Amino acid sequence: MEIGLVGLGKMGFNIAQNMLDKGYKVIATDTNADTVNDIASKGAKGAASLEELAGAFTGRRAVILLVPAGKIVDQVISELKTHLTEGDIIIDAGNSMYKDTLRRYEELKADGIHLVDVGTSGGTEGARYGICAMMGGDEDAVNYLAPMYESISVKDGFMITGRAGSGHFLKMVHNGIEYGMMQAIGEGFEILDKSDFDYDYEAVAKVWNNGSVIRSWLMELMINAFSKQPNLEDIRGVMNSSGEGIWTVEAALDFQASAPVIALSQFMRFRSLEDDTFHGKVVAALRNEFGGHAVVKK
Ligand SMILES: O=C(O)[C@H](O)[C@@H](O)[C@H](O)[C@H](O)COP(=O)(O)O
Repeated sequence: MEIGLVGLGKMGFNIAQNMLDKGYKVIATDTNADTVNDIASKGAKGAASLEELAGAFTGRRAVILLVPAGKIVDQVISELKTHLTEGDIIIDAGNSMYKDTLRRYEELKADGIHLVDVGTSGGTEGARYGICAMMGGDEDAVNYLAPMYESISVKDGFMITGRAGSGHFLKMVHNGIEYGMMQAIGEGFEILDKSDFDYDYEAVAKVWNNGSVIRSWLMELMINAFSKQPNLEDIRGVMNSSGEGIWTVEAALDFQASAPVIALSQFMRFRSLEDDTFHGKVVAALRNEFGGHAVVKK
């Protein structure tokens, strides 16, 4: 089976290697010619453009996109589709917003091209040795891709989720859960850190990861992080976010689902980007006005 890949970043490069390991013919392109040469040296066919990539197939074209969510996905699709024919498949394996996916699905359907959405999880290590994949789309296209995707996923880490959009929707909710879990872990360590007890955080993460209710991959990653820096002394508590948490909260609002933990974990990410806040000033000023409570001056 031939499989195209657009985007050889951290995830794309590793997924390409994973597919090569499983014996698939990978045709790959990226705007960075060096990474194209790198993957070609590992056995893929490098392509200098989307046209060259599409032209290198001998049969049905299935092309995975692993490019940043948003406008770039639209740009790649609008060029790529001019080189595809009816029945071909575009697989958006990035973290696209599911409503964008539904729109793109309809647009491509008009040209007879299938859009399959795959929520891809497991980080860069997973991409290389076994991902978790959540795939939505037309039955014919999904069935064509399923054996390949199953082979690059961990055991039981591949799911056909239903109609188009359902893969990205499921991945979005997964990320919302991820936000909440990470926030709870962070808060737990914050309480330990503020307490009068003197804990070795690596040892704490280790004991919690063995037999406890909260054992998990995230806790395993905490052990790794604390083993490198016992108090995370070189890291500032700035928690960036790529948008999936916001979309999960928007979906909760759309469907009137109660999701306070996920919502608050997204707000905490915003809060972490600011050294001081206007709302903090407002509350401090109000306390001062009604109760004469001291304010902390700049
Ligand atoms: O399942 C995964 O492998 C992760 O969820 C991953 O896809 C995540 O989207 C990024 O690591 C950044 O996420 P944020 O920038 O939103 O924290």
